[in-house]
Amino acid sequence: MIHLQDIAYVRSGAADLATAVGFAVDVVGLELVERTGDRAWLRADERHHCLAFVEGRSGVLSTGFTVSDENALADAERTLEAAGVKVVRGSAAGARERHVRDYLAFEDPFGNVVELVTDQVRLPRPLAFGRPAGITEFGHLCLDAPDVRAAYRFWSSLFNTRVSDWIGDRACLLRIDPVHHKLAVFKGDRPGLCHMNFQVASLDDVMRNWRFLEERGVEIEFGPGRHPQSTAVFLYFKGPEGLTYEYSYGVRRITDEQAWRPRYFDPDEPDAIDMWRGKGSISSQPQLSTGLVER
Ligand SMILES: CC(C)c1ccc(C(=O)O)c(O)c1O
Ligand SMILES: [Fe+2]
Repeated sequence: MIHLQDIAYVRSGAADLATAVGFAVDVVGLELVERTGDRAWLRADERHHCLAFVEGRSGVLSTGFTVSDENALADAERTLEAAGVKVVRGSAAGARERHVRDYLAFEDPFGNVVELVTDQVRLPRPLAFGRPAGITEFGHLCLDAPDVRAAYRFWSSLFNTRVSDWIGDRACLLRIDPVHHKLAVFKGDRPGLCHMNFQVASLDDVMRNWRFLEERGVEIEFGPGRHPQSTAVFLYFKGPEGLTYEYSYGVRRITDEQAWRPRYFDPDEPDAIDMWRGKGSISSQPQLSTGLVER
């Protein structure tokens, strides 16, 4: 069993790096940690970065999760290979670039590129947010898969993820710690990143951010609304490079592991995804097919 400790980052291709970075800082409110000619790293919390842009084609390159140490990484490699999953070990240069000690990469059954990392660098200095959006942390990431039940089987048989709730066969919300979900899988035609989530400090932050985005003509995809699963108040909006961001406030924590029973919500019910019965659709950023070649 591979024990995921936490989510680490999203790596995204950016055809227009300056615009992608400008939006992430000035609109989303992230801190720009480092910028080179063709790359940028942004953070929302103590993690060195939760979002990296690499100049090139638009699309998600990979998502990263932390494991505890080199033994856990070696175990993960063996477990994945025994399950018939091809694994590529990261190079020293790739690890430096990711600001981790070591890593490996693999594809889930649908072609989502996932990286397991050890020792993601922490930056203890105070955050210098791009704007006061109220961000407290990188909350979760959501992958696309054409078969959500098969994705669940993959994530729950090889990894320590536990399902918190289902939205029919359309979405599965998985936890790796008491937070209701850190990984979600959403039904989509092809692999990709459905969205990345940032927790904000208050309901007021969600609503102020909504006004801020509307005034600037940012495309709101869904919300403000309230998810019945995590009970969080949410807002999804579209950024450059096809990347969907979500702000949310008030995510449920599951503190009694033994007592929790996953619930099943019918996606055709009007309040299955939004208790306030809003309508919206979340569009994804397609997975760039790299053949597990480092970028
Ligand atoms: C619609 C998506 C997959 C979704 C559903 C529920 C929650 C939540 O309960 O917080 C999310 O964050 C989602 O992104
Ligand atoms: Fe979400």
